[in-house]
Amino acid sequence: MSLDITQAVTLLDEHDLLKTVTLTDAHQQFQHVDYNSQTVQPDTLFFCKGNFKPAYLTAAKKAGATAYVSENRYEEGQGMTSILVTNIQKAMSLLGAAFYGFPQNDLFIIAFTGTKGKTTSAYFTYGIEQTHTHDRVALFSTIDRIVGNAPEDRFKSDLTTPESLDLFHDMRHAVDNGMTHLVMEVSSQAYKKNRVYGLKYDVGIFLNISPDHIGENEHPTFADYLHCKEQLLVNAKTCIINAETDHLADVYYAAKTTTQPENVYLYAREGAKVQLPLDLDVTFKNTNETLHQSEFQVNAVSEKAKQLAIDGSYELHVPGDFNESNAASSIIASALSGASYEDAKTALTDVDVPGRMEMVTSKDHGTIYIDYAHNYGSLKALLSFLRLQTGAGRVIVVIGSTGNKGVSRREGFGKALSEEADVAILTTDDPAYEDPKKIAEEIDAHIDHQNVKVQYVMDRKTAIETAIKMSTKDDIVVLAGKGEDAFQKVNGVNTPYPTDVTIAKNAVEEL
Ligand SMILES: CC(=O)N[C@H]1[C@@H](OP(=O)(O)OP(=O)(O)OC[C@H]2O[C@@H](n3ccc(=O)[nH]c3=O)[C@H](O)[C@@H]2O)O[C@H](CO)[C@@H](O)[C@@H]1O[C@H](C)C(=O)N[C@@H](C)C(=O)N[C@H](CCC(=O)O)C(=O)O
Ligand SMILES: Nc1ncnc2c1ncn2[C@@H]1O[C@H](COP(=O)(O)OP(=O)(O)OP(=O)(O)O)[C@@H](O)[C@H]1O
Repeated sequence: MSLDITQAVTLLDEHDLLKTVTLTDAHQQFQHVDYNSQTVQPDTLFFCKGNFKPAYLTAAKKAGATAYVSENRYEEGQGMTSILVTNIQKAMSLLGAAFYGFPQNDLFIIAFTGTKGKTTSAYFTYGIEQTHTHDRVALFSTIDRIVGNAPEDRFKSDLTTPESLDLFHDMRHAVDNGMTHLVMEVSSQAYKKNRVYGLKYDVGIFLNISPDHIGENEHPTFADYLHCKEQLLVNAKTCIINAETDHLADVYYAAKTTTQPENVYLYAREGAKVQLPLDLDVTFKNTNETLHQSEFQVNAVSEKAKQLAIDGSYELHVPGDFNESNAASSIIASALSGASYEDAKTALTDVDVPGRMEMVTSKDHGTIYIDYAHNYGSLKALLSFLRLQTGAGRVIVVIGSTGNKGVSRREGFGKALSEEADVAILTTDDPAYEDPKKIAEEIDAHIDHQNVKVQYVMDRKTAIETAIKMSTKDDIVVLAGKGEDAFQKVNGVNTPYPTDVTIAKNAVEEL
């Protein structure tokens, strides 16, 4: 891969991003692009972005960077080509795509956004596309990034949506590995930080929106959060929208700014209340639901949806009524890429999602669910589903809340627990620089003690063991918030943690 200076400058100019260029060599050719001085190699085009310190440029130059792109000129860049731009994040995304040879042009891209369900729907779709494409599909998710079928092509993600240079690097890798399709999650931060600037999707899916990720380092307001999420639809050739979402009018009109209505698909549960007088394209309804699986029926209503040939019954072994909605979006999205009803039906029956509705059973105690629910909306959806299924038993929840971020979640947890739980065991979940006991007290302040018995067990492993031991056969034990997370973030350090699933399995064995 390479990029020459003329191509770089022309591209930036075409996008109105260029301020000035000071060249050291009119025929400069870059063999690498990088935004981290610690990994710079000779002939690198270096990007100065974010909380940048001039010393990083000194280090980059020393390591062999020959040019830098920045919003500001730096003395430390003397002797290097400088490309000054109006927006460094946009410039980096454009030049990243160019450096890696626009790999997006060789991929059918299905992209999900939403407050809840992105990872789950992405895994469902990935499963369907594996069947449809015979394993020529990549996945960029919060959990894993998969760029091929060899073990080394599968790694843990750092961000839901990678930084632009990493994104295009991994896309290139996927294309070179023979991948033809990509399923990806797009976070609102990715738009806020222009990590996906210039990227178009073949299919963009909007799942839902509720207040989240609003705070100092994320979005200043809900309006900003919604605006960023809507950009996915603005950049999609075909849009799929969950018609049950809040703010449907805003979302639908955002899609229509760049997409004709005939390329917008609306889906909802049969009989659901839809906020706008819009015709639905696809409906779904549950036909049989248990704690372990659900069966549901999908019906194409509009003429264009009928062309997709997705009508029929489906089975999911990832329980939760919200997962039927997630699956409906995946079925429509993959059908638009050419997948058949059989592809979707077969894949959905087998698919599972790490840390989402994972189940551990015990002989004489309650069934244990490990789930990543970590805000009011997801905890409420999870607990109300389980509550409906429990019958006589209790809902016992082990939960903490993260430190130094998502502070409003604490009130939400208190509310959801009051509405749906019988016992809450408050514990530790990524406390960062805060005292986990104080966080637990904040959750507790919003719990209705008439409805919920509360215990504090700050060691998460002991909390899980306590919950399992106290449960009887009819009870359900919910380990919320961490999914398959193998770390506790404490005082800036990722402290290894055996995972909720492992602790639960060991606890059951020792009963
Ligand atoms: C607020 C925010 O979005 N920050 C992201 C951003 O940070 P930044 O650009 O300020 O970079 P920085 O790490 O402060 O460092 C500044 C620059 O100096 C460079 N550097 C640094 C040290 C050095 O020795 N040499 C050097 O060159 C760094 O490589 C960087 O380019 O770019 C970094 C990658 O380049 C990200 O890791 C970082 O994400 C932070 C840590 C993060 O976790 N963000 C969360 C909020 C996020 O984006 N989450 C969403 C999911 C949530 C959602 O659903 O919305 C996600 O997509 O994951
Ligand atoms: N459609 C949905 N509506 C409400 N809650 C959901 C939905 N789908 C999943 N959930 C709940 O939210 C949790 C997180 O789901 P998932 O990881 O798929 O969402 P996400 O959008 O990727 O979340 P995040 O942005 O927090 O990583 C699940 O464990 C489940 O409890």
